[in-house]
Amino acid sequence: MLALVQNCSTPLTRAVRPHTYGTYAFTAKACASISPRANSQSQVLLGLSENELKHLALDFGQEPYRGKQLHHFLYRRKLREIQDFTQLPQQFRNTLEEAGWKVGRSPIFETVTSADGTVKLLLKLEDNRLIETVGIPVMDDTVLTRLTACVSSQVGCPLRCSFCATGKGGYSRNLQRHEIVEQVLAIEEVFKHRVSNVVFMGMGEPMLNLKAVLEAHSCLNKDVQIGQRMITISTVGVPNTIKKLASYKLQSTLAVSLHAPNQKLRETIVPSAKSYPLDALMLDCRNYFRQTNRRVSFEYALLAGVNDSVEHAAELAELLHGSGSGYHVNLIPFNPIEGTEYKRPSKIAVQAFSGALESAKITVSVRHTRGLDANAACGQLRNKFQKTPLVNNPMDLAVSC
Ligand SMILES: C[S@@+](CC[C@H](N)C(=O)[O-])C[C@H]1O[C@@H](n2cnc3c(N)ncnc32)[C@H](O)[C@@H]1O
Ligand code: SF4
Repeated sequence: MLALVQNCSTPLTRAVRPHTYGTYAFTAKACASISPRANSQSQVLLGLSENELKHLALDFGQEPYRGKQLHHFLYRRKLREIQDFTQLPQQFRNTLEEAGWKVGRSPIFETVTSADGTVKLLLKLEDNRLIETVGIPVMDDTVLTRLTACVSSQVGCPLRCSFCATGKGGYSRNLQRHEIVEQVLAIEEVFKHRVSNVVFMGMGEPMLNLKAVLEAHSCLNKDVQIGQRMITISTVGVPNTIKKLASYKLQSTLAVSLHAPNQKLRETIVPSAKSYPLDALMLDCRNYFRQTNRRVSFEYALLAGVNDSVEHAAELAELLHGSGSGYHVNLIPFNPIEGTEYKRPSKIAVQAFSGALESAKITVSVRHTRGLDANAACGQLRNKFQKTPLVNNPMDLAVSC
């Protein structure tokens, strides 16, 4: 528990941290707290807003427009080194570096491209840990019309869902704001195209790292210029966090990974469900919809012979009808991973399940698996290179805000 609390409450390598989530409630007082020279550790530019960068420039005796230039180099030009910001005076670049500032980008350790154009990247973080990021392009003939970045929020995941390669690979730590933002920039760099959509569906449980996820969300929205409605936060459910997220009234989509229509079955698939009963989860989803007016989307991984019968579909429809309106179900046929007995259901079983939901007037879509030839299931590629210890009592980990 202690490790995660420390991770969230201290900003680690940065002196510049307003006591808010990203720029959602940024205040002049918070700007005034910037004192870059006070910290001899390395500090990271990526993730800072234009306002924060202007104050940083001022603190170094520069005109505020230098902050605007920093912003341009970070988010538009996506430069990786301060010395590459050649429009800045050499002396400013040197003093920034001498004071311990750096851009905060990680090298790409591995790139795997699948036949359908999906690209999976492994980024090597400063502490040598590896995280996965996926770029999913949608083409209209030869024109790229949509580019989705599937980003990680943690190194590994402590929640150990039984069908998930990330959960099986263990857990190391939460990601910091810039480590989330840089994933989107890396995808833009590889595709030489702007990212249009971001889904927090990579490694990790975003709600266990809510503070950094919200900071990154703010940066992606305001600095990288991705619309809030184009961002989806996916969670398997962590007590008290959906309420907290609702209070921010974001225009983004909340996706809840359900995987079973009743508590008993859910506990066998999602061990963390024991500490967050389905009734409580559904109540929080209903309240989320009421408070934000944003439809909740439910993810349902279909596991052959486990949760994929038409009876399960009927039970799911009943659960959702009883929980108010505004719901959508996203079916994900299981992506096979090592170390489980689970099997991918047949196309016929998927169609029957989806048909049963539709006839019960539940809106449903089937997620076509992209990149099956590129270790499609989240966490698989990283597990090839690195595994980390398993956490004994995952739900003991404090929520990071
Ligand atoms: C990797 S999780 C990350 C976000 C969050 N922790 C969650 O569970 O919603 C994103 C989605 O991938 C799904 N997923 C993970 N492993 C899968 C697999 N082997 N096959 C199909 N879906 C999988 C999860 O069920 C979840 O809906
Ligand atoms: S599905 Fe999500 S919550 Fe479950 S182990 Fe994987 S990343 Fe963690």
